[in-house]
Amino acid sequence: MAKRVVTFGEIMLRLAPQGFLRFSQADNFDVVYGGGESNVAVSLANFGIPVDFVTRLPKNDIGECAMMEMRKRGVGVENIVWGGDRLGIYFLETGAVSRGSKVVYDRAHSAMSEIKPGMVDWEKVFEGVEWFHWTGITPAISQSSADACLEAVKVASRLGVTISTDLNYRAKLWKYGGDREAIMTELTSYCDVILGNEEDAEMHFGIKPDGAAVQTHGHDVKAEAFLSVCQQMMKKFPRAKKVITTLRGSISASHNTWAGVLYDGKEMLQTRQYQITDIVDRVGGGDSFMGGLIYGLLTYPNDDQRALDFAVAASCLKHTIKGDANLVSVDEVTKLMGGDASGRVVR
Ligand SMILES: O=C(O)C(=O)C[C@H](O)[C@H](O)CO
Repeated sequence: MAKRVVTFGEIMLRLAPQGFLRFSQADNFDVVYGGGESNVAVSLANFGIPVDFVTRLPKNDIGECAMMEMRKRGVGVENIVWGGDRLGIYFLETGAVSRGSKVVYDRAHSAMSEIKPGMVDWEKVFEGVEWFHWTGITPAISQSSADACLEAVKVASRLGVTISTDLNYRAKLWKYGGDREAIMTELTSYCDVILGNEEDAEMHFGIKPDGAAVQTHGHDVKAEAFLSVCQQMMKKFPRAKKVITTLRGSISASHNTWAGVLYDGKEMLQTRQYQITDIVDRVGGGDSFMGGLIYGLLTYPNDDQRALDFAVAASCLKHTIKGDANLVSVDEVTKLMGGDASGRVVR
């Protein structure tokens, strides 16, 4: 039977001034839908993995549009719960050259931020499901959505579902006064697979690279520094079997280096480093990595290196695509992994 995945979080309307206009110059916005966990669901659907997205949407035309966007991408929407007043919005100003992008959230009192434990029938949702994915964004939006997320991981854990998280620290969220470290520690303790970078580890758990581990040994310094973060994470979260990060070097708004590392408690796997120039849209880069990683770990269960290589290549392609979600196929990712980055016309 095909391996089924569930992701849980908030999908938002994304409103962005056209091209590289500043907010103050815009007299109209490009409209797409996005959110960390819905982006992962779309990636997986494109890779042919059966996937459901669970969220709470307002029963109005805009909520319906968000649902239809997921349905159009082949994501299951049957377990979405309906209620509340509004769909969250985020405004995105796309940076250029040395000017970074900016996000302004407008999501207070969204339907998803008012979700509560008991609103989703998690026993039913997890029937026949192999993998559950949540991110650090969901517990950041309200205490009740943090509680709903905890309810979900507890049921998933009891039913033997593999659980992953992207720690996704968002400095502009966590406004409701919840104890971030306590909440994230409890939720992450249920996870088998943890994706996060050094900022996530420090901001959520106070974990910093250990100076002694920052030896180069001929490797990339960032990867070495991350090893000590992984070791501390695994000590704190004994259930975790893999800790992963992307190694992103932001050279300018349109030029990144991009690679990934995966630590399994014994070995640190590393990918090649890609140069991504002429970035079309970098939002959702981490989500596309996560989608590729879940696909890879499900498809190549005995080959973590291949899973990691797939994740990095998938997220490189995301940077060429406008919008939050990674609209690429397994064939396209495999072609890039095989070294074909020519961008030639296929006729
Ligand atoms: O920042 C958030 O909360 C979002 O979910 C918006 C984007 O989709 C997300 O940041 C991409 O990872």
